[in-house]
Amino acid sequence: FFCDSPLKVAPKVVDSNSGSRCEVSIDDGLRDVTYVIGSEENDSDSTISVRVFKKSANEWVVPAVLGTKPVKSNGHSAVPLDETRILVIKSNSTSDDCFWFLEIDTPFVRDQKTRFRSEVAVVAWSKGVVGEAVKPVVISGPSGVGKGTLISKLMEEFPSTFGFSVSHTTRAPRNNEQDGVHYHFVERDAMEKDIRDGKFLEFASVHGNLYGTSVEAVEAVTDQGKKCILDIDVQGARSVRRSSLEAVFIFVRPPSFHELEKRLRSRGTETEEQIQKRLRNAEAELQQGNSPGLFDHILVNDDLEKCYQRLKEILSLSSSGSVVKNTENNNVSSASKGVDIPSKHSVSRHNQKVLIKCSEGGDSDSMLELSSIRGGAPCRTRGLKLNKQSFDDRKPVRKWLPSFVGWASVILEALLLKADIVGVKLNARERISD
Ligand SMILES: Nc1ncnc2c1ncn2[C@@H]1O[C@H](COP(=O)(O)OP(=O)(O)OP(=O)(O)O)[C@@H](O)[C@H]1O
Ligand SMILES: Nc1nc2c(ncn2[C@@H]2O[C@H](COP(=O)(O)O)[C@@H](O)[C@H]2O)c(=O)[nH]1
Repeated sequence: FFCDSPLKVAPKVVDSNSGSRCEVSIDDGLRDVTYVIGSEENDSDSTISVRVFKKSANEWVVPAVLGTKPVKSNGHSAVPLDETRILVIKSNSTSDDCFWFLEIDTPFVRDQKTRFRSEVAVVAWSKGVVGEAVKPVVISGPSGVGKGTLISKLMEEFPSTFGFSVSHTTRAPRNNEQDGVHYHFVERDAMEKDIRDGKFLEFASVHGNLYGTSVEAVEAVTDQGKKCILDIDVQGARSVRRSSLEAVFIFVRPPSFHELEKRLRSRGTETEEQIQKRLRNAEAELQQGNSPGLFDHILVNDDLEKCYQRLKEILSLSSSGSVVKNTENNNVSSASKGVDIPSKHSVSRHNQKVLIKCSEGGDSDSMLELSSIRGGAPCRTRGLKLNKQSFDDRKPVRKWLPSFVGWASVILEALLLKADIVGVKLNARERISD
């Protein structure tokens, strides 16, 4: 059981404990609470638990824990980054499952607190990913405008570039639709529970049914290094815009309302009543498509081929299939390399850097750089940079260099102190003579 008081003293080493029973306690000096991250002895849960101890009230609180929770590993350590989140490092876990952020006071957590009674503590997990990600693409527009048709063409031409975010819905499947491919067809109760547990990036009631994008639907595609495409309504696009996920937003318009109605009817998938409902909603959606700051691009789907070419231009795709201008640094492959923290390690934070020191001989130390992190709960926290340094690989000069630098700074500080004292004395003498 280890304790650290980050806001009273500079954050220092918070040790990890080996074995499946591991607890790390983070004491928040400001908020009168201690976060205990890890399992209790008889805890049968497979994920890392979180408990909160309220010091002044001398009581334990079980918080509402949102987001995808990390599965327990053979020990973990934790270090607070600031007043908003705690970095948790799992040892002996797979490389893409090592760094987790427990958010305690981020905008997402504060937003979610309003959904719960005020006295309930709320925390949220966000998985940390080394490397940048490609931005997902949100495609929105009224029902029947041709979003699905455009997306199918894109997926067919560029199968290794794009991945589709499979939404959840409570509507019944159409004849040609497959569960898990077109949608995850679910019961309303189950979907509402998952929404309460913070598993959805966005959700909305559309044409009388519940539709939603789970965090995993988007992040699993992004983890593969693919651009994730979301086909969602305008309410959903608005929610994603407000979320921590950075995306490109495209709104598709029909050439006319008459043409929209024609397409919806010719598709032949809805009853007359449903068509009328979709057309009524289309009027509102077409107006909202012009909302300032919501969509980055507007596409008119008149001639399908022309519209598709324009979509490819927006996404910087050449006709040969390669990305013409890839402004995003896609280091996804590096995310899965070189992370293997042993159970015996310690972590310490220095500004935006976290030093992970491995006590076992032969294990390399790592420096985790957090200055470029982005995203956060309910999504992944991306942009982590990891540098590994093996002690064994060091050249002899680099072994004694740190101690030399250490001694040099001690001597320098002593000299400065002396100079300071002399300066004070001189100052005093000057003032006396004045
Ligand atoms: N440019 C176009 N010209 C003529 N027909 C089109 C065009 N684009 C799509 N369509 C047709 O319009 C119908 C509706 O298209 P689609 O299913 O792709 O719409 P959608 O926007 O995905 O609808 P929903 O939001 O209800 O899923 C389909 O039958 C499709 O073949
Ligand atoms: N907000 C969300 N809207 C979604 C999602 N998945 C689909 N949709 C939108 O619903 C309508 C109707 O779709 P249909 O398949 O029943 O024709 C359409 O506009 C989709 O864009 C979602 O996850 N969230």
